[in-house]
Amino acid sequence: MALVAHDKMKDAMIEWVTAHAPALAKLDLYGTGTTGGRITQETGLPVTCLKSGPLGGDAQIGAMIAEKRLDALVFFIDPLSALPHDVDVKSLVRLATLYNTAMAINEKSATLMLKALDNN
Ligand SMILES: O=C(CO)COP(=O)(O)O
Repeated sequence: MALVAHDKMKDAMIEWVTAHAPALAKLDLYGTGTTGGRITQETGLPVTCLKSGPLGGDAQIGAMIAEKRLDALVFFIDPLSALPHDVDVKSLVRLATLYNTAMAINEKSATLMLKALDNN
């Protein structure tokens, strides 16, 4: 599973990861640079950190989706800010749609998705 959060959503991501650490610990976790780094530092869960989102980390996750190396993506999108790298979000939504990859964009959908993965 890959984990990505916009800056204003990073605290919410840490909270969500902390609340679901036992289930997440069973998965191979990937994250964009800053998100993944914070998760590892603040929760102790091992995350393979890619480049920071704006520097290509989102594109690396897109490539994983295209190569079918990713089962699920949690992307906490900031709904209240104009996003300078909006195009990266659109690209991931497009690729997740194209390759039928599970993608959650808020806590509730991420929790439902994680429960489904945990039961498999
Ligand atoms: O910008 C992001 C997603 O578009 C997230 O990247 P970071 O985790 O490196 O901040």
